[in-house]
Amino acid sequence: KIELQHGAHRTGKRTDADMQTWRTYGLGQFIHWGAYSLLGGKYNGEYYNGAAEWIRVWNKVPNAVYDNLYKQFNPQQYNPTQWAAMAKQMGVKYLTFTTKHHDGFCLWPSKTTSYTIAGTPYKKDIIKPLVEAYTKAGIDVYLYFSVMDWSHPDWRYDLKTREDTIAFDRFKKFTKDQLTELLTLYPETKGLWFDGTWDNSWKKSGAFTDSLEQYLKALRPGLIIGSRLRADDLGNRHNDANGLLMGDYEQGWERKIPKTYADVHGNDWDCVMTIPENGWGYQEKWLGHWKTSNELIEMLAQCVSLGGNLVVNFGPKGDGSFRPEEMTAAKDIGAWMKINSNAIYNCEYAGWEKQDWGYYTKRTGENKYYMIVFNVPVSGSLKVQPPRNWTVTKATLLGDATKNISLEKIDYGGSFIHLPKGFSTGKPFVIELETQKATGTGNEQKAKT
Ligand SMILES: C[C@@H]1N[C@@H](C(=O)NCc2ccccc2)[C@H](O)[C@@H]1O
Repeated sequence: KIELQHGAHRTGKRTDADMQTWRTYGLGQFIHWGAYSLLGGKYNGEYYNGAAEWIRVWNKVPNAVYDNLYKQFNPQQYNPTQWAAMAKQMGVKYLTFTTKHHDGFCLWPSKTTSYTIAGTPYKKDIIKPLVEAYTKAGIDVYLYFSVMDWSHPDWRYDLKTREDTIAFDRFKKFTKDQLTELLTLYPETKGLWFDGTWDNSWKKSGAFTDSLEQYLKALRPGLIIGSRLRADDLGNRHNDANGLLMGDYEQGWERKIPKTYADVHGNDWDCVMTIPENGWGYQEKWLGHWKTSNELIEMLAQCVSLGGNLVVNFGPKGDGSFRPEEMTAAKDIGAWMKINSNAIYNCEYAGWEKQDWGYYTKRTGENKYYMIVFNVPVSGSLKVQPPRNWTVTKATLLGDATKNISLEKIDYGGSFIHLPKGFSTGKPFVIELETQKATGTGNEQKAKT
């Protein structure tokens, strides 16, 4: 064990009520919105392959042009009530929203810089009405905040000279002041989602990241902060030098999903996912493959089956409207959740032997299991193999209880679930399983008689 002043201060999961709620979410929405949304990944008629919110660094947009884009930010179609209604219909339980991305443009009227929404034709605070609309719709709000800030003269990628350190100390104070504003202005928010913390300057600031996290949690008891904020004494991020997670949940799953439960290391975690291959801000032309609604539903099932949440990203246009592909995804996922959300909300890792037909989830605190089925075998029979001494006592198809599926017991408490001939819904479906522990191995009976 390596002695650390600024490593993890907790082993194991957080067990308080706020974190227990976070664990029940299953499905979240990410929204990336900012100055980059005005360009949509295009400049002078040319598209750029990289993520649209990084267009400023593709060196094709002069900094002076990019850094003045905000003077055109005037989203007349911005309607946070409508945004919240779309999210509600989709079935999301939490929202993560970009208050400031790497470019430094603040969507709240910060007093720490002039590069804010107050300096735009729109003028008004974007975040307050959004927090109010989502909170009213019963969706918890988390605030995304990029530490890296390309617009700030004191930002440093590394600390090589004394001047670097003096400048970066000013930058740290600026960062703390901005975060204090966010927690003070938006007290209903539940957590902070940090990004842009991978550079050496931050890795060398372990002590500051530790004191900052403690300061923020003192300011807002119960605040939820993932593993992207901290660095330990030696510059390790996410896990400290002893392999312990620094943060309330593992925040490394960006556009990737753990393969097995072992990959999760007993942590809480969520996966943030783009609908196109890459790109978080509005991109006029989606390059490559966009995930279909069924692919997104399968990612949701995968995440919840391994004890995590899936957060699907939306990139509204500069005018505040959503592109049709994103509205379709929200509608399709919402329609699926309307029938099957019992397999997603309040669910956790089941620990049963995975089968080819799909994923298991388990209802927290109950002996109720769910089969989320994506692949029906040619036999039309789905094998279920609970752990020894457990048997399946009932199987019900969610949403269509009329479809008579039959349960056949096989060896060691296993079962086959036979689907009706020619059964197909053309989309993933869920079977709810009731289970009970076998009373004994049967030897007791022999002894009694
Ligand atoms: C949530 C996303 N994070 C930003 C990003 O730069 N990701 C790329 C990245 C991911 C992991 C380590 C370094 C860099 C993207 O712009 C999005 O905001």
